[in-house]
Amino acid sequence: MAAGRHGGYHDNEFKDRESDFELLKEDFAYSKDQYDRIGNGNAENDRGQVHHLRDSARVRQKDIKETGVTNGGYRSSSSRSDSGSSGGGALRSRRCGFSVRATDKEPGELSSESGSDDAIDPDSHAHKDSEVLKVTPVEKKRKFSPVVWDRDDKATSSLSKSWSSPAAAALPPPPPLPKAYRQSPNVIPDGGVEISPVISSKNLTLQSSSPLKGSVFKGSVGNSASNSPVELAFSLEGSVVKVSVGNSAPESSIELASSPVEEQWGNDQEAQHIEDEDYAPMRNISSSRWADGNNSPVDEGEIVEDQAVPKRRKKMPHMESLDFRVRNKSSTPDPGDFKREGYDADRGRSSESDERGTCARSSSGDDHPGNDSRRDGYMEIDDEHDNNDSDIDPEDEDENDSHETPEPAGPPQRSINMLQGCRSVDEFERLNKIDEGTYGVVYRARDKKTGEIVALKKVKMEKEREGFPLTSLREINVLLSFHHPSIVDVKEVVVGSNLDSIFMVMEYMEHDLKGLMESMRQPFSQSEVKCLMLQLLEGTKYLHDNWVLHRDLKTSNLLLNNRGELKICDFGLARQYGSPLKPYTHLVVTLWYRAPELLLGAKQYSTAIDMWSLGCIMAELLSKDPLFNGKTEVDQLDKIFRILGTPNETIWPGFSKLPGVKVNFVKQQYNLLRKKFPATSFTGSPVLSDSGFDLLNKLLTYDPEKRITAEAALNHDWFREVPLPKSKDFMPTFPAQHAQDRRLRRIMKSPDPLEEQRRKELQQGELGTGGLFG
Ligand SMILES: Nc1ncnc2c1ncn2[C@@H]1O[C@H](COP(=O)(O)OP(=O)(O)OP(=O)(O)O)[C@@H](O)[C@H]1O
Repeated sequence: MAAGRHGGYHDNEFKDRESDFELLKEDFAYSKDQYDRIGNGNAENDRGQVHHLRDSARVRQKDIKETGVTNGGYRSSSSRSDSGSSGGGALRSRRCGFSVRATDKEPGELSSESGSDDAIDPDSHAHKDSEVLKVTPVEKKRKFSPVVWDRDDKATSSLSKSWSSPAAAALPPPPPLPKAYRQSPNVIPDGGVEISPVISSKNLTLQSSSPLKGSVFKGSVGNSASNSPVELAFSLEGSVVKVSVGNSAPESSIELASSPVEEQWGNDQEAQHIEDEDYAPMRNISSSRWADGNNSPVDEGEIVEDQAVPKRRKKMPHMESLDFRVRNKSSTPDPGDFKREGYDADRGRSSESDERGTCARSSSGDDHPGNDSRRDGYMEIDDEHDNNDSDIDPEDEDENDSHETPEPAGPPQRSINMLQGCRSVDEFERLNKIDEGTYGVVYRARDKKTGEIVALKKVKMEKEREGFPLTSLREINVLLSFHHPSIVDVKEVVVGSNLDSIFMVMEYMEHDLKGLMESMRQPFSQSEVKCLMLQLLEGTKYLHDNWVLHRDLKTSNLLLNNRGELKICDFGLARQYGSPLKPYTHLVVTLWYRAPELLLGAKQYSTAIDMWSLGCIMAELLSKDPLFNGKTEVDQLDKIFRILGTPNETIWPGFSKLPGVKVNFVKQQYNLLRKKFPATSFTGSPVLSDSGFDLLNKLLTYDPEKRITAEAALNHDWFREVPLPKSKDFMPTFPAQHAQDRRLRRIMKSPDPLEEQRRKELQQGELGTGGLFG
């Protein structure tokens, strides 16, 4: 039944859909003043922290998205009770991610099984008179460390400048490392291991390429009598160092107790803040209900036993490589040109945005050629790298390029208690799986302590053999840094007992717009669309003001709760703009919402790509159907051209030079958009006033230079004319769709950018071949 399906919407609220004329724009929960207040944080401190989080990681390009629009029809379920707890309560201080519990580090971790057995020249390291056993790595690698909090680390400190998260300012200084990260006094911080106890009358010298790589080190025994090196193997078993001496040595095996891991990378004062819980035995993720992806119902009484720490832990290639990446980066600074470029571009943009805003108000869509102003802050796609199938994601490389960061327009205030380590995911009770996206599985869960219902997004690591997923790092970075009513709130990051189990704890939202619309009988009304669009624009403006492109705005990434609040989620493709981009990057934005400049292979893009997506979303909210649902990039362009007319040099200067224009597209002279959204309709077509159509037209303007900005769109007359935007309080409510397993509900799918990439990889056998036109 419709009423049931829509949670009372039809009975009570549908009649009022267009009748809320008396509601003022001020009804919205957050005003511009509030915005400004949010934006008045201290940006500087935070920045470094966020940057540490991101740049300390050795990451690889995330494996490819499998699905785009993941929403299906909803399952009716009474879960409004959840809404009360979804972000309604006072938020706890966020906890910073990735501090590692002591139990995450195993005895014997100083060496792992994945190491290299690089040849060692025993002679060169023999010290006749010394009884010191030294292991000096050739490659300096730290033990696994997803986040390098050490502020003195030159690599990270220089890199930290390149991250311009505005929120970074509010973050406190780096937390002390939990004991898991501390090193023995005998462990040289940058990777060398020095073990000094006397172990025999022989002089021993050991060398390894890396203590991280390889539990067995080769070395030599300088026999005082013969001084002939003897083959020697050295391994760390738990807290015991085992030394096996080769054939001729009298001691075939020497056991040497190594010092427990005590010293922190940070300073001693910070170490005092380490909580005891860092030493608590960790539950084993593999035995907890979070370990697998199944959706078995939760047994309330189920107790996950604490498990003794296994003697030898699984190696942690992700974390190992994370830190290695940072170190590599430090040796390749190339900030010069980039710094200037980014800075100038950024500066230019601010002054220009006003200009565009004014222009936008007086112009309509593509009918206004001649705007010569250049949109700054564009991303540059470096063709030279298009065929570079390197291990290192070029985007990630960019991020580590130090460059002057623009002054954020509105640094959010953030309260993060970084002195606390990550909690265990076992402090949450799993209720059901919400959805499984490309980057992670999203669960509905209850905080056992507070009873709060949250969404837990588990970072998918299965395919990540050599690094923490870049997409997840980006998402965690952005979401931990940003705080805005229209951006989903990440409260903290929790970990499983394996460091490759990482969860983002988010406020729970009952719906996403995609799934919701698929379940609705009729589309949102104009006043409701205005309410949603205003919130969406506020969130987008906030991102753009803070130099972040979302790059994957689509209805399934817009969450809605039963308080009428819309929040943008899924920041896996988000990134700072104003920096050059390299391969893959035109494969951003799910196909249906992808801007024509991306589809046509433009080498530069900026905030306008998100604005195009907003145009597609606005149309979809009004009609309940995706506006351009192409199956391939060519089909997508074809669909766009058939509705909006084929662009030309007049309405889009530079169009004819775009690589994709070579393709023989349909020649369609007229813009037929108005037919889809008439002012009045007797056929059930979604109606849109002149003013509303003007906004839609400006969002779907071909020329990205002329496309309306979020700021200008927020000031558009459409939001001031009747029907006025519905207040969030009066937005219809719906049965929570996320209380059910959403896998059953996937109905419509938009080709996903990373899915495309995977397909192309399969077809072409290599990455980064330039998308449609590469
Ligand atoms: N905080 C949340 N509350 C409720 N549901 C959520 C929340 N975050 C995400 N979801 C649901 O999970 C889905 C997938 O989340 P998300 O898009 O973040 O994951 P993803 O792996 O990046 O997915 P995709 O492959 O679609 O990009 C969303 O479409 C939404 O339905």
